[in-house]
Amino acid sequence: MSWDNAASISALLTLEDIAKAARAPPKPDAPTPVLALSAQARSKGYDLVCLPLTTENWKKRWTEMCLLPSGVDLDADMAAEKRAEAWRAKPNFLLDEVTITQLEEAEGVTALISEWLELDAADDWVRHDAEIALQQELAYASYLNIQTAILPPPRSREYVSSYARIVNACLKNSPYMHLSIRLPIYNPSVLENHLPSIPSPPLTGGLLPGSPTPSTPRLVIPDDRGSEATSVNLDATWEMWDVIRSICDYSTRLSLTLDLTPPLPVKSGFLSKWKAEAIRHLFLPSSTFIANTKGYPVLPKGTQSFIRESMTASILCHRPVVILAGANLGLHSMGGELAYSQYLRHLEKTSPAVQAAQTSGTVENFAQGYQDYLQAPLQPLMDNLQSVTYQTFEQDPVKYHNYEEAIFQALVDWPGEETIILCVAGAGRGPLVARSLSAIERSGRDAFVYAVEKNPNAYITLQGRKEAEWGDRVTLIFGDMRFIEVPEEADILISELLGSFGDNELSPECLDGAMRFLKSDGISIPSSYTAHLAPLQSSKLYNEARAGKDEKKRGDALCGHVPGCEPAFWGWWGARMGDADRRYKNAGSLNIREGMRCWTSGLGFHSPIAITRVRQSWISLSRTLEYSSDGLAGYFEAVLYGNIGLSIHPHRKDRISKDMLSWFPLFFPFKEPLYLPSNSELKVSIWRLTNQRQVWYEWHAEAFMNVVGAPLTDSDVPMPSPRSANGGGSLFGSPSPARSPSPFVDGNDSAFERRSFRRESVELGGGSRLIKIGHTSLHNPGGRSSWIGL
Ligand SMILES: C[S@@+](CC[C@H](N)C(=O)[O-])C[C@H]1O[C@@H](n2cnc3c(N)ncnc32)[C@H](O)[C@@H]1O
Repeated sequence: MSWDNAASISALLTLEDIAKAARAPPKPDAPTPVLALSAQARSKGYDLVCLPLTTENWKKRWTEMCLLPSGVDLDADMAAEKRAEAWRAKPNFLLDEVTITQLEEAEGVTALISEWLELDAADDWVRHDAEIALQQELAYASYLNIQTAILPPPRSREYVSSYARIVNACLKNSPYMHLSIRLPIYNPSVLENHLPSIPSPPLTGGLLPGSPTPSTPRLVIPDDRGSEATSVNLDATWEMWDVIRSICDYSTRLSLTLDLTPPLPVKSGFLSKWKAEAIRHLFLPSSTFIANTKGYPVLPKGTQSFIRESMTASILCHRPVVILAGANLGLHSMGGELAYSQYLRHLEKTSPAVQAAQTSGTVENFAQGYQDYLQAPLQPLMDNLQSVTYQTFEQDPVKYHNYEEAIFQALVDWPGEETIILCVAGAGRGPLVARSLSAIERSGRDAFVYAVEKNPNAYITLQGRKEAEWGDRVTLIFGDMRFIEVPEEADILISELLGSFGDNELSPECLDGAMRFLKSDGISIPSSYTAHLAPLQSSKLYNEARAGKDEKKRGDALCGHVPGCEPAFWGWWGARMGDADRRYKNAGSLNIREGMRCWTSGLGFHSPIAITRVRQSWISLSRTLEYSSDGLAGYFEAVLYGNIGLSIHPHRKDRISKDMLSWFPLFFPFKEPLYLPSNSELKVSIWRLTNQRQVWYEWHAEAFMNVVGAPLTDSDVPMPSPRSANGGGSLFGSPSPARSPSPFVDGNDSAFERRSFRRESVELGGGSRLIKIGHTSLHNPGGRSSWIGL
């Protein structure tokens, strides 16, 4: 996907538009009202149209059959009930009850399902009949080959599970259709008093003739939470969505149509959780636009930035379609109907993310079309990488630059006048050897390079480069650094064996072997690296991981999974892209939340490496906003030398290695998303485990709620403290000397503190206690889904 594909804009056609078009004389090339309106919309630059599938006649018939027993005229009531029974047995429309009757009319159409259907009505019969009517509409839409239908919003928090069950049944019954749930981004009534006054469409009914746009849904949310009501209600629509998608088992055919009718706050944490959701449409009525000083329609600031960010999401493959409603109503004095879509195109063009994507050399440009796809991580030790994979690595302009700077600094700092011995361990096709030679030249030091590589194929490339470029300045050694002999000990050992989670490409194991040929006072580049974890919300990645599970069922081979065992889905994923595409993927629609340092590996740098066989870390993360965690994002930072480093930490990467392309986060999925209410904490346990042949991670998470005044229970059993569990924050069993101090690696993420948890709850002081509310199972036990071969 590239930015040549601008975001799509769809025109909303109302029943009134259709009725008006029906009154005009038919044109030979567009003989029906819908065909005429679609042609008109295309000529005005719209990509798609969105229109209601049923007419007022259907609403009238359904209402009379299913809702309106008079209680006065019993015969009439009996007759209505008979008609209803006949309809329930054989649901059908009459010709004048639908807007589209021909296949040609349905081309490029998104269907709006009757807005008046109450799938979450309190009355069982109304719900029952609404379900039949919905299935009937979807079956008709399917008949017309319509791909996407937008469902009326849920209106009641109390009955949202009924709504969700019905949607789930529809997904099963319409296996080729995509269903999109229309929801306001928040319940507008809760902020009513604080909103600027703008003209807004009527909020009373459905898509009635004469009403300019479908009304913005309002939700009925029981409010028994006193002063917290506002923030609770702001989250309530998301909470409803969370219930719906979980009951629908996170179907990839279920998405959101976010209604942006109420103006959005400029800054608010509650907006961010929507960014990670599968938003297929943004519903935007012309009444949400305000007039600028010249009278042209523009959007309020908060809505503007949300739309811009959604355009970013379109880089990340969600590609929401903006549905413009009521652009033909003339609400603004200047610009006419086209002003609204032109303004949206302008917002897109001037979005910083879009501009970055259009600028070559940026991560955004490099990563286009690769975002949010899961790849099995590389196994550079067990496998021999292909030349094309090395070629992809070598396109990274930042990694090699930073390595050269680190080598240069180390050479400059190296004491004495003797020849300095460098060793590149894991040389690949030789870019770090070339960078070493360049650093040697710049430093004016007398130095010599050994290059070690175990990949016999890459070793051929190395021999070619030695002959053509490097000559006597380099000696090549073929073999595994854990076992080979090097003629002399190195002063500076250079390696790039890093994975997205730091140690997931077995750098510790390899370098443990290589330390034999590093002088005791030698320098290792990198000198240390740190693994970080953060809870992650991303419906796209979660669904991808589930698709991985299905692939397993189809018998596809997935890197690192053992046939016949647990689905590969439950293993970890992501990191670098696959063989040909080892490309960076930034946080993007991974809604990476706060993060926590997991463990640090110190390498050489005046102290020998040691490897604990088991690395274990407990981390805890406080949450102020409610959300649901789909898994964990793993990422790393490395100190190369001094204050030169590499980082994919979402908050610090730009300061340390901006535009580095080589790595993107690792994804440790949860089998089921873990719901975290506001004011809760997530505790993650992660282990790095190893046997003679393999290394693997196991992970487990628990959710705790912070409750004031909860009594102490018998089950308050102390857990081992994080300090003792992971060797005092060091990976190396014994207390480690202060290694490689770094301004950016060694600090804990300040916003989060480690806690000593108890099994079920922990006392927090001030009468506050953490009460356990949920947990995941243990993932990847024994490395049965994913492992890395030694
Ligand atoms: C991630 S690549 C880096 C290649 C190159 N240094 C670069 O930065 O483009 C790691 C390289 O280390 C090699 N390697 C991994 N483990 C090794 C080992 N135990 N002994 C020797 N080479 C190893 C791999 O074959 C691969 O060529």
